[in-house]
Amino acid sequence: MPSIRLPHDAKAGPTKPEVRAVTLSKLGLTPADHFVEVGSCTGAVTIEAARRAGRVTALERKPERLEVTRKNLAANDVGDADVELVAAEAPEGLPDDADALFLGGSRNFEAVLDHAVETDVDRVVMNVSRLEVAGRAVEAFRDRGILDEVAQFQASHGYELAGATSFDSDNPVYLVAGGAGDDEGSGDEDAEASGVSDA
Ligand SMILES: C[S@@+](CC[C@H](N)C(=O)[O-])C[C@H]1O[C@@H](n2cnc3c(N)ncnc32)[C@H](O)[C@@H]1O
Repeated sequence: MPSIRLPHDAKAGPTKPEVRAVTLSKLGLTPADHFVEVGSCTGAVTIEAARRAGRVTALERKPERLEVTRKNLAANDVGDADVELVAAEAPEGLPDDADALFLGGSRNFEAVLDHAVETDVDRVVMNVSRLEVAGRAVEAFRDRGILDEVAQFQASHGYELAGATSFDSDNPVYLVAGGAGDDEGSGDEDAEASGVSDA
């Protein structure tokens, strides 16, 4: 059973349920958190985050996709009072008091990470599907001393084939995670411990 409904579609989304589950577990959202999403698109992550975080701000650079976010939020009984929708291309429009930041869109991601460092965002997670962007993202997190973890994962879905079960696989996703607000949880030593050292 899907945990959310997405009756309205947009070209670039949605983030798949299995990827959302891992992403949200890394973000560790609580009612005390202000969660900010860059690139809300279908709103799939926004909806799940709104069920966990006390405050949610969702940015989307394409107005028609922000409208899809708005409609899917409404379809899941998430109202305007629960989520602030911002039509902007980050870093423009980013608030200064986020506790957790998710980059589902990668435009200007270095500047978005600079803002996260400047404003001490406690948890930062970025999802990337393209290999070259993933490499640049890992370097950008490491250069800013906020890299804790890199994971690559891929879900496969079973379907019936000749009375047995075969699988269709989704595209692999790279997840880059860290945090600017916690000195103990970032930096090269922790990166090495997480198995992401260059050595
Ligand atoms: C892969 S989609 C995100 C999918 C979304 N998490 C979902 O579940 O539907 C990336 C989205 O990020 C948006 N985007 C990319 N860079 C952005 C930026 N710097 N600021 C705001 N939106 C951005 C794109 O327009 C696109 O809609």
